[in-house]
Amino acid sequence: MANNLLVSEEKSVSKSVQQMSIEGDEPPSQYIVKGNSFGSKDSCALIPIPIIDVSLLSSEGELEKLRSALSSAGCFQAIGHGMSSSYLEKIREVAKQFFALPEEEKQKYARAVNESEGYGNDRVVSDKQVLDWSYRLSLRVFPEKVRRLSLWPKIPTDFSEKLEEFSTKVKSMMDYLLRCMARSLNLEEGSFLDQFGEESLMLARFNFYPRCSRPDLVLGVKPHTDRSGITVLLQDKEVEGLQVLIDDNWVSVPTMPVAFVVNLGDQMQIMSNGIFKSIMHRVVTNTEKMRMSLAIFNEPDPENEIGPAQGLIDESRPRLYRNVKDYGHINYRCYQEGKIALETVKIADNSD
Ligand SMILES: O=C(O)CCC(=O)C(=O)O
Ligand SMILES: [Fe+2]
Repeated sequence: MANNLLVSEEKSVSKSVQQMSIEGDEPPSQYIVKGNSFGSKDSCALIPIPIIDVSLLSSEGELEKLRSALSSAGCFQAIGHGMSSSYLEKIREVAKQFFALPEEEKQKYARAVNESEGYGNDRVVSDKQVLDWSYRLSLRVFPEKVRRLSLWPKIPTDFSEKLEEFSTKVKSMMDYLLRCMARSLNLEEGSFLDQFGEESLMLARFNFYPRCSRPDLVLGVKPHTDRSGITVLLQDKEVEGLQVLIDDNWVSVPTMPVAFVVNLGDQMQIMSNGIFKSIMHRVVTNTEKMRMSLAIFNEPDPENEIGPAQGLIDESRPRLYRNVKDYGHINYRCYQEGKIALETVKIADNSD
């Protein structure tokens, strides 16, 4: 990518998305996705998003549904996970209470320049970057020793307690899902989970999408795949926005108040030797209502070398990816350079 400038210094934006939303501004050109129009007409309602009941994953039938969902769509809605809808509502409530605080209070947790943790807008790394119509609060949760508690909101007062408790529950569900994913491919239970290691990472990202006057021109989040192993997403209870790319169709993921959306990320595509698909997704905006979501990402310990599980490599299915360490870093560099991270770790001879 000859024309792509690598910039180490982060750029600042002149006016925040929150401010523009409140004042009903026309989005400035940096936010406009050129050559596209995101009408509801280009989202397909006919392709259903698979639904998996986590409590049934000890049965062969549900396990087969899981394998099929991850190898075709790369995502599913998880029900039967043991967390009640009133509990999930409390988590959404805490997030909304934080975002509803005066800007001055939220700025106490502002993301520092060139860092990824804290409260604020998307990191702007290039002049060519199309900006997302969103603002977020990103916090590292596990391992515990990497937490930066000075960035964890003090208001609402139960924010930290709720985040700690919720992410612990999500972590154990993720670990269970990783074991089930291995079983669904006839592998040893630990084939994926063990690659994450004792010091696996977990990041919580609270996304907030204010109303936008031009949802046809602007995205809440540009199309991307997650760099994670897997992502567990608590969607807004009623406002839709997430769309996933299935068979070249952008499919809206319906809101299901008691379900989590589980997205397969790049690192599980690597570990499954390309059998499971890291799902391309984006978020559209709307003129009527703001939307929130809470995404929890898990990642292997960056010190660990990860790679395709041995049991998934044979003559009919050669190794598709090389072993990698710290994929998060590779992913970030690729993002800056406009490259697709997964392509850079693919073994060239096997590319079809
Ligand atoms: O808000 C959403 O539904 C998705 C957010 C997302 O894709 C992300 O945070 O990586
Ligand atoms: Fe994502």
